[in-house]
Amino acid sequence: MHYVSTRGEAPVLGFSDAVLAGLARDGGLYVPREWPQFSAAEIRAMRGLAYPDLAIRVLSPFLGDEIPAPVFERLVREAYATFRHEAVCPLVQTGPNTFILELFHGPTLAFKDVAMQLLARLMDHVLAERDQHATIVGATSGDTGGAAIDAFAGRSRTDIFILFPHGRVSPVQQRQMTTSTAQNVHALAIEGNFDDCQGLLKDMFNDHGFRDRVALSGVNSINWARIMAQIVYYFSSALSLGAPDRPVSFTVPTGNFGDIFAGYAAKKMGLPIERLIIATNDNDILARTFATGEYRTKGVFATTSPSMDIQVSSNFERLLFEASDRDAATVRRYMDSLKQSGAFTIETQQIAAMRSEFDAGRATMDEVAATIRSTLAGSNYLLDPHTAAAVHVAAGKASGAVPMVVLGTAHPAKFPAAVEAASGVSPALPAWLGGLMTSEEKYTVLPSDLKMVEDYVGRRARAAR
Ligand SMILES: Cc1ncc(COP(=O)(O)O)c(C=O)c1O
Ligand SMILES: N[C@@H](CCOP(=O)(O)O)C(=O)O
Repeated sequence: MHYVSTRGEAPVLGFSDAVLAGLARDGGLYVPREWPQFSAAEIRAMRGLAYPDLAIRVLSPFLGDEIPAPVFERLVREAYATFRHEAVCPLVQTGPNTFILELFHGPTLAFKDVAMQLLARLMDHVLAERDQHATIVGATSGDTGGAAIDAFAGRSRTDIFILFPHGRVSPVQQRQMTTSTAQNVHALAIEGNFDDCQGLLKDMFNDHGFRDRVALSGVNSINWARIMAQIVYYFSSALSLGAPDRPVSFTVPTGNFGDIFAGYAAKKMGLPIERLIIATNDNDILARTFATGEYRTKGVFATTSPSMDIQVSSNFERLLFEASDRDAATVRRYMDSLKQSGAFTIETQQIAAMRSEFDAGRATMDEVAATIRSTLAGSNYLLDPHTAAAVHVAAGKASGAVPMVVLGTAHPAKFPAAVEAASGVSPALPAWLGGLMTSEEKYTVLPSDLKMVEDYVGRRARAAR
């Protein structure tokens, strides 16, 4: 399997190089040159597989022959052994034909663990094979950072630097990033919002001198392996609801568009998905884009679902590439316009193609709170605010006949203040995370300044030449 950049001007890479590259050297994102295909019979034969076995079956075609099958199988089994639910990603029924896919049973209580636990093991394996070291820089609005730190802490071949928006993540999220005692972990509180953090990250990748000097790698969803690993739970949930003989729809709380793009990939691979519904919070750029055809950034609002407080939605670029029939010149034109004027208008045929697969809606903070309350009262189920945004949007889009699966992306205990304010119930952290809120924190506050952040990373990265 080979990987091509959405901007068409970076080298075509094999799987291992794509995993280490993160962002492509032309600023684009890697995608597989073609989508692996499963027939209905092959999908039917996946029924009843345990989650790790399903992951091996679904993901193997993406690897080509670069990682020996027994090694990959071991890495997958180790990754999902860190989850505290036997099913790894269980499906819970909350209404006659509505379900929550619980993706928060990993070490940091958010869906990011599903991909990050596998990615860390894959990277470690590739680096060990090549006897190399890497510097990982990641940007987070709260959950990716904690998941990455958990997955990479103590690994000898990587140093990890996580940029989070100072004062804009929940206390639990912050402590998951700032209480690690591992020598290779560095938490940086950036004076700005998530888009500033992600902008700095992309600027570091596009500064080729710096990138090569520190052997820069990325673990955000710009890294293809993140999206790849997330494809599996679309298969696991659809299979348990009757796929491939029965279609399923998904509603996905969306920020950087990675999670829902994994659903799109699952559909391209043959999974019968009826609708993919994008749910945003008040930062509704994607909902507005689907309504108007124009992608236009405006300021980021701080909400009760902080991980979705995003305006520049990285993985949307992957969808633009697909919707333009993989025309990299069109993607480059859109991205240039975004850089210059903060907006671009999607061609009529392309937005029509997107609308044929996706739908979009938004939930205000009041709607999120009301949904947390009503779901607790009606289904005795306590939602986190991100999942609640999606439950609200799904309620307006469900068709009745087709099962609707909402992706449950975080445990409510990560956002106790918002959940308690909405419902009166204060969700407790699981006992195994009990020491988190009293452990000592260690982090550095930096301005949103490329040179200062590069200096900080460059001085501490062991891979720096
Ligand atoms: C809890 C939670 N829900 C939803 C999202 C949105 O996911 P994505 O960025 O893949 O669209 C995020 C972060 O991105 C998150 O942390
Ligand atoms: N919501 C995310 C934002 C970054 O996500 P990624 O999926 O692009 O890595 C977070 O929690 O950090």
